[in-house]
Amino acid sequence: MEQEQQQITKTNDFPSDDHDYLSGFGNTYESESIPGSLPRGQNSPLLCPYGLYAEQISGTSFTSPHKLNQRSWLYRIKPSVTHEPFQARFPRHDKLVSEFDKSNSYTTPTQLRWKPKPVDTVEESAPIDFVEGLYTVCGAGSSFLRHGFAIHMYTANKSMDDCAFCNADGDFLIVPQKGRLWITTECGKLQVSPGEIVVIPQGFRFAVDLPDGPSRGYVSEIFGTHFQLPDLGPIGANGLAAPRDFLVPKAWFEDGSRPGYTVVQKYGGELFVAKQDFSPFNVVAWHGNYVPYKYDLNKFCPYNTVLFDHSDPSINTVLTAPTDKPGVALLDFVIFPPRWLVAEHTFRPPYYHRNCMSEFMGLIYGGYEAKADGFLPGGASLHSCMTPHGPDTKTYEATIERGHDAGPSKITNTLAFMFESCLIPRISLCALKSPLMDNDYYQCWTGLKSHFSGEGADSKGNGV
Ligand SMILES: O=C(O)Cc1cc(O)ccc1O
Ligand SMILES: [Fe+2]
Repeated sequence: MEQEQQQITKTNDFPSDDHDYLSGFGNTYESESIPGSLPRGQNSPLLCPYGLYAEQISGTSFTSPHKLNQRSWLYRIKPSVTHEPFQARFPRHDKLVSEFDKSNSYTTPTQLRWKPKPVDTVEESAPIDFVEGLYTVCGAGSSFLRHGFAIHMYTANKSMDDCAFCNADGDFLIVPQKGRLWITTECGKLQVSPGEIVVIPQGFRFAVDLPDGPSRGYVSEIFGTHFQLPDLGPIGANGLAAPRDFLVPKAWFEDGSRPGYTVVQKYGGELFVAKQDFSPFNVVAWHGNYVPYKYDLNKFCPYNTVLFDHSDPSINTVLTAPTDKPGVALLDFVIFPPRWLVAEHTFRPPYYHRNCMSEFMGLIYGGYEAKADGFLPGGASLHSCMTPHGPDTKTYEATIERGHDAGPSKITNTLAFMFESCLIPRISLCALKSPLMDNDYYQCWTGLKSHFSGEGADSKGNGV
């Protein structure tokens, strides 16, 4: 059997052009790195082309309705099961949570904000890779009960060597903020730059290389469901994130012996390791609709106010992970992209509000329209269920100063985002005790003055 042997060493063969990927959202895709390696007419032939093993990965129960069902068939050199038993990883990674309760996390309605974690200086004694550098900030629910979410952040300065990561708990939506990610998956390779996002569904094995060195970013993890495009309602058939802009890797594999290769499996928030003597990236061909994918946020087509008032942020939803209740998200991924502001006689920044949903925010670059200071790229904020928040004093005053009928203005050089959930997050110990916690955050609002004049009311406050 003839087979093109691929180089095992790390090379820059990470796709740099959109055409190097398959495109579309929720399609049934197929890809073969050797012509004829994908079985035709059936999934599980007695003998697969080139002597490959057939293996299915299910992202939904076998019996999920057709429109929700997700699974892929991978044709690989050796099946994933060919490994030594899983062992608890030592030393323990004690900064990951997948079942939020009083033993591992805390609750507070206070507005929270974190400064960015420095990444340029190696602050840890040893270099750390993506898995080591991942830490949970907040979340709710349980990976075991298949309902909930976790928000993590990462800082890392080293590529993953001879190891792959597999998250058995949920899907990762990764938002790199600093440094590109070269991600090898079982379906192929993805290059993800800041300004792009990548979704790695539950169970896929992947390895992260850091071609730019020190890197930082955000991760949301959802348990028990998958991301989908939001319904567009009256917007119509087009707008926001277009399905054709989602990019899926093409099949890529490595063959040969890899003694001492490790698969690190996150299972119930704990890490387990299993040794094997070959690379898990040995899938020569695959087909299915359960796949990793990436999306460039610059391709998002925003819709917004064209006459007056400030739209709710849901207008900028890129992806949503639903609950069983219509319109109630386990996790919405929303962005605040560059756009024209044209509203007349309107307070244009975000309004003051209290939300029954909880809002975690991050900033990829630039400044955020509601905060003149303190919310920095790589930093984060959390405004939980019914916690009041809104523009800081400087933003409010500058907006009023600018006047009512400011002409069109463009918000440029900015990319903020929000993970919004109907579940009420608990805060991890490491996030709550972090030296990066901005303890003065509340002061950004304390300067807001009363502008009330009282004219037009009687002494009891009744309108006259
Ligand atoms: O709180 C935030 O900054 C996010 C947000 C932005 C907006 O434009 C409207 C509501 C909202 O929660
Ligand atoms: Fe908000």
